[in-house]
Amino acid sequence: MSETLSVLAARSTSTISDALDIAGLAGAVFGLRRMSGSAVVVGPAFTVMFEPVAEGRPAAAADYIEDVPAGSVVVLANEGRAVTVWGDILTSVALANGIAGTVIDGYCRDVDGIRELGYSVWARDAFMRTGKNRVRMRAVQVPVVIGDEGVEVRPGDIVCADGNGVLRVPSAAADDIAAEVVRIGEMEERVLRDVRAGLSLRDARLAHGYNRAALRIAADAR
Ligand SMILES: O=C([O-])CC(=O)C(=O)O
Ligand SMILES: [Mg+2]
Repeated sequence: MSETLSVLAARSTSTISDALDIAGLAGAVFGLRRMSGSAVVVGPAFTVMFEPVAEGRPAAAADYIEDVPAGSVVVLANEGRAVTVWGDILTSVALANGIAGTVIDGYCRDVDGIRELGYSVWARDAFMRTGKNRVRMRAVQVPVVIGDEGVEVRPGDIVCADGNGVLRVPSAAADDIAAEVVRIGEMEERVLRDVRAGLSLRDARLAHGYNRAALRIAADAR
């Protein structure tokens, strides 16, 4: 894992989201939640775009999983359709191939088995009706849009996900965001240390610029 990815993986998506705010970048993916696993997942996106097929027209299950590099996060753009595009079989291959996790704008099934395997999946929810013969793979490694607010994920963008949910860091901004993440994380550690030592939260926030944190770049730029 690169230094930048390690830095992002060491802090929560809360901190990374604040860093995106400071940079004026969108990236928080609204509407997806953790379905399984407990790992913090950070890795480059491998994107898969789905499209519906006409009823009664056969369509093979999407065939891409063996092309996904180890360490990637699979991002399945199924526009929230109420059919599944991930389950325990894909999970077993993903685990064998060292894939970091899976993010679905849609649904996954076999969730009890996936939980037993400890693999990390984020989705709208669990459901059981398969996408086989209902949707088909339209393209891989193309820009996709996921979540209720429409976050674009390009192949190679950094996807970060934990118990809070999923966000995307544009690959070109990843180093700057990682530096900001370190700064915010250290500031919050100082606030926590002081309140644990008995300082009021008001004074600890003032002392460490908690409320000004998001304004720093704007102020510096003046
Ligand atoms: O049809 C699906 O959603 C995929 C599936 O069950 C699996 O990979 O086990
Ligand atoms: Mg299955």
